[in-house]
Amino acid sequence: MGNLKVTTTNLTDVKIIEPAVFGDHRGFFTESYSEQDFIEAGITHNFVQDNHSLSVEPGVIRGLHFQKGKDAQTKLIRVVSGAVLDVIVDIRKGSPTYGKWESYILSEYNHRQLLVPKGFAHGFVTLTPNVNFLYKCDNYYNAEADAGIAFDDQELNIDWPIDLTKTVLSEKDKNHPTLKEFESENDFVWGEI
Ligand SMILES: Cc1cn([C@H]2C[C@H](O)[C@@H](COP(=O)(O)OP(=O)(O)O[C@H]3O[C@H](C)C(=O)[C@H](O)[C@H]3O)O2)c(=O)[nH]c1=O
Repeated sequence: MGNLKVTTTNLTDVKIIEPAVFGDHRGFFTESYSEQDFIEAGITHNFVQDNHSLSVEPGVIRGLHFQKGKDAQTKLIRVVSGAVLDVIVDIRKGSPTYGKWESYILSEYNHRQLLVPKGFAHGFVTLTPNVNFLYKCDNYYNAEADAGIAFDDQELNIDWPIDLTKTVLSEKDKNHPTLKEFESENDFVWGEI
């Protein structure tokens, strides 16, 4: 009860959540999600889908993804094995931090969770082998609304802490447009600011 530490960030509505962790000689226990605690902390999203991905090698980049328009998703992210650098880009039209990115280390060790609001492009790079990446979404997957921008978009200039010639990528993630190209090809309203 009331075991959450919630920290705001430089990006509106992006929050870092740290639940209490009870360690003992066996290991640890933590309430990774409690609706009442999250509501008390002002996080009132109705999460409808849990996702889980495993990335077996360090240097895997998944991203930068988002769902368009009414299918935009808020995500509540945590890493239960290994460690990632999680990267989000504000693509909310009119946002004062439009086109700005921030990155956060999420790991099995810091038990940090990241709340990523609708209207952000999201991705991560694995820093260890065997990263189990779990996240809640407040909107269902819709393949038609699934979209992405290039992780190595020169204008975004994201500081990935790895040798980008050695990244492990899906075919899809090798071929995304830059944010500028995407904006010029699409006319849509991003998540609420
Ligand atoms: C996202 C998703 C995917 N799928 C299917 C579609 C493909 O057949 C397969 C792998 O999908 P994808 O390559 O898009 O998985 P990731 O590269 O991990 O994508 C995710 O990566 C970044 C980090 C995100 O934030 C998004 O949630 C999501 O785009 O799972 C589903 O059935 N449901 C889903 O919600």
